[in-house]
Amino acid sequence: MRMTVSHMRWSSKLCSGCTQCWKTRCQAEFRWRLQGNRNYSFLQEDVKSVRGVVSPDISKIRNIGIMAHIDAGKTTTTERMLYYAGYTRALGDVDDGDTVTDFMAQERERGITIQSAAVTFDWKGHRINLIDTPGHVDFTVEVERALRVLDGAVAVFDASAGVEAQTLTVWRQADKHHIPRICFLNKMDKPGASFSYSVESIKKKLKANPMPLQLPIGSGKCFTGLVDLVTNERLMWHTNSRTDDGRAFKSRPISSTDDPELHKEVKEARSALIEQVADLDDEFAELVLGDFSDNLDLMPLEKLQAAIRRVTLARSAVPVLCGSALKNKGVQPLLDAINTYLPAPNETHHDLLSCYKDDLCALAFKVLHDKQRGPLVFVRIYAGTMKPQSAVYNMSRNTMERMSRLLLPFADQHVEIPSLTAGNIALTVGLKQTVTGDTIVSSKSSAAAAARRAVKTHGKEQFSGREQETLVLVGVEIPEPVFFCTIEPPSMAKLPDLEHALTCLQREDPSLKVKTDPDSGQTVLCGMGELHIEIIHDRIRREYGIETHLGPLQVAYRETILQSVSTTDTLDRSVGDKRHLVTVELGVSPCAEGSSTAAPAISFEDSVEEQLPLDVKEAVENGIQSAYLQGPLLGFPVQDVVTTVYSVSIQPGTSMAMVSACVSRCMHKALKQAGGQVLEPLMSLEITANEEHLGAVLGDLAQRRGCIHEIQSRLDNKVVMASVPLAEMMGYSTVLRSLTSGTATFTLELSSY
Ligand SMILES: Nc1nc2c(ncn2[C@@H]2O[C@H](COP(=O)(O)OP(=O)(O)OP(=O)(O)O)[C@@H](O)[C@H]2O)c(=O)[nH]1
Repeated sequence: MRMTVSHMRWSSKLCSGCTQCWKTRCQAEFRWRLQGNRNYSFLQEDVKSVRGVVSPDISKIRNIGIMAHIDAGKTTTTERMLYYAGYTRALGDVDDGDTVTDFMAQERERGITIQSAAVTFDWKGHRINLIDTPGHVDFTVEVERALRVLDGAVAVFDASAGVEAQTLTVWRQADKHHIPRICFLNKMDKPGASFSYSVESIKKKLKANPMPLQLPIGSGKCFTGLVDLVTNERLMWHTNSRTDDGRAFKSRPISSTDDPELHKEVKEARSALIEQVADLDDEFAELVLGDFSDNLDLMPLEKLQAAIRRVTLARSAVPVLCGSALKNKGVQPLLDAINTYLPAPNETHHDLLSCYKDDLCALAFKVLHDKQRGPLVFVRIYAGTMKPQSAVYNMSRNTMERMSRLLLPFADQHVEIPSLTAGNIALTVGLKQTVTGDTIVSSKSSAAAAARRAVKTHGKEQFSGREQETLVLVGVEIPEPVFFCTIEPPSMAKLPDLEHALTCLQREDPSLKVKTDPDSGQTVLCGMGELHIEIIHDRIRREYGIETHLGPLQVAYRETILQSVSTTDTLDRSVGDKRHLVTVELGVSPCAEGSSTAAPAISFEDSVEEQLPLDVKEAVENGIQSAYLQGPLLGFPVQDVVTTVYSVSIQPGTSMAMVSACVSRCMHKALKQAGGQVLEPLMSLEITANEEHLGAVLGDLAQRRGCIHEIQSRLDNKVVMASVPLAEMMGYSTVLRSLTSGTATFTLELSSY
């Protein structure tokens, strides 16, 4: 059991034996105490009560992510949710470093989320599986992984800033996965917070259709509550939030005795909401124009809620709510909205799943390493039931694995369960080979049965002999790293330990790549940014006890070509008494302008495509792909190049490895002849600074080969949008801090090469 300083500190806040403590972070403390007393009975009783609620009805499950720009308040909002749902006994605070979901030491020290954490809790008869994702761009892959398995999301905004750079990125990611959302305008207590400004920025910058379901009462220091436009009620919290936990609040219907200005504002906003919903939903429009046209106030609450739900699920508009997580206001209505408006797992359409019927089908979306239990794999179950002590088949790796235990995740605490059904998120122990993005089913024969059903339903032509691969759930897109540096152990004796640590960390974090420099033989770490590499370095020290030395951080360049070239190559080799003979002819050409692609673009001449057997085609593709990995100039990956295969002739008996080797050699020759060019990563940079420091920031950007695209005003601040070569951005956070006395913030994201 892990005991941290924070765990120790919580002890003062513990109750001495309430039945809810199994759910809380106090559980760790509790178990520790009980084990100290050699008395396990209380804990076991508690765990039994969890079993009773293990598999809720699928319509009552909400798999939800919390996503936003860095520091918008995701973790604070999650903490409040856990507290109001009765799963923690004290309010965790990011600034005190005692939150449940940010449980890594680095997260608590830095006050940022690095890994997405899954927590499970119940709210008003619904099971909420919630994932708190990081806001920092270096950890984008965590957001991507989470979004892949979510059915809905809450986008949290800082109401004093509206839409910020990283909000745009996560919003686009959620769009890509067709995820219905709710917006939560947090920090309404901050000076400068503006509900209308934030709603407007959602409309303008995200090109979304915001649907305000609430109005704030006051803002900044005077933010005291909100009006629920759907129920037409006024919700008021205690003004002294320092002593009040916000659990209790008063609600009463809006009436003519209220402040006339507020009354008028609410009336107008509610009419606008009804009109907006009617415009987007025909069924509701009929009610508005028919039965209730005389008096919209008589519209039944359920009808309005059902229409808002349909509109949200269709993603034709996004409900907007507001509050202040830190000051304990507005979080319970947000939880209600998650239950009411976001989809259950059976309301999101997954084409493939009908092929599995009641057989197990799950997607592994995250791996954690636990010193005692080995790899812990987070899975989302899409069909069937998962049980511990059973063998499962990993379709993506074509291997059988044995799962020993099944757990329900509660941040860093896990509760053992006997089985879990479709729609849920679980944590498995025992899967040793599974990595992020793998599809898990019950057996090889169930995979084959699903493939047969798929062919029957969709027709054979859809699958072209690759039925099984097509039935693999779409995995997680991993971006290419932009930074790299060498890493050295303190002595050669520690090298195996370092290799083990890096293997474990890579399984946890697919955006971390490790390779060996072919010239120096040194180990090279490739990551998404300075912070990413710094955190990995720190984790190797803390979690694996190895003091490593990092070389200087370098930029991962790319290579491309300038002209089109065709060439041919023959490989004729005898191995033993077997002769391998291959001749290949291919051409490379630069991508058309505007169609830049990092993935290798490969095409075959029509006649070749028809004649080549599947295994030869795969061998040719492998050869081309391996040539793309190391360009001829400096050995960086090649991109923006299209390869066309004109002919392949093979003597019978030639191995596929020889075919790949010949193709790869021919590619190298072609790329060399085509005249290479090194590409450097260009970053989009967004800096928020006050007017006083703007001149210094712009002057510094000019020296860094920066190109300024736009300067916007955001309330009292200026927002500079620019693009800058990554090589010029090393250590920028320190420079910006000193230029602006620590008042400015920035986000950096790969734009292009
Ligand atoms: N004034 C005010 N501050 C808040 C509120 N919610 C959060 N904060 C503060 O904002 C800072 C960031 O809060 P977090 O909850 O860590 O934000 P986050 O979005 O999880 O941050 P990352 O995970 O690092 O992206 C902390 O200092 C919080 O105390 C709020 O409602 N009002």
